[in-house]
Amino acid sequence: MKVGLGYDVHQLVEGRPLIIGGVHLPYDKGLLGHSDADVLTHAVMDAILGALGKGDIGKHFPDTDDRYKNISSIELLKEVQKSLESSDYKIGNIDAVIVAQKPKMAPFLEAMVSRLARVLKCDLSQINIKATTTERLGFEGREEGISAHAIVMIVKWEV
Ligand SMILES: Nc1ccn([C@@H]2O[C@H](COP(=O)(O)O)[C@@H](O)[C@H]2O)c(=O)n1
Ligand SMILES: C[C@@]1(CO)OP(=O)(O)OP(=O)(O)OC[C@H]1O
Repeated sequence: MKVGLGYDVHQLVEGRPLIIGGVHLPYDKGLLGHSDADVLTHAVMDAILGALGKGDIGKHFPDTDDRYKNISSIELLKEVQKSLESSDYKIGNIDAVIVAQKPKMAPFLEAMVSRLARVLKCDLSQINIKATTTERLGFEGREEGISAHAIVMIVKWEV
């Protein structure tokens, strides 16, 4: 069994769609990045790559590469899933938290779990996603950005 930790931050700006956990949230601002800036999916990918000892998403999908411009992070997660499949490991469980003052994430958390579980070929019960505000403190509290933390346990396939 191995564990990995992921953390990511993106700035909230006008004129961008808000995509979190592969789900499009109706909101008047979105996250800025080279890709679709899906902060939760990035944290989950970094956690899986960390558990595999394979660095981070910046190493695998550099933001200087035009192939990743505005790409759906779900497509990047599919690549990370292939790395996991080529190792002796599979997802044990994932726990994650989205840190955002707004918008309300609760109505969308189940859809995020479904989206990630489908790509990671695991059961819904293996993924837990939560959300918190920071009681208006810090950059998330000032609604300047959204962050996400994820932790993953991967387990060896039994033969
Ligand atoms: N962007 C967010 C933040 C929080 N929630 C949900 O609200 C509950 C209370 O949050 P606190 O920060 O006041 O603890 C929490 O349990 C979250 O489920 C949310 O939906 N969206
Ligand atoms: C995903 C990548 C690649 O498109 O770009 P961003 O969307 O800017 O995301 P970030 O979390 O800064 O790091 C990884 C990048 O290489």
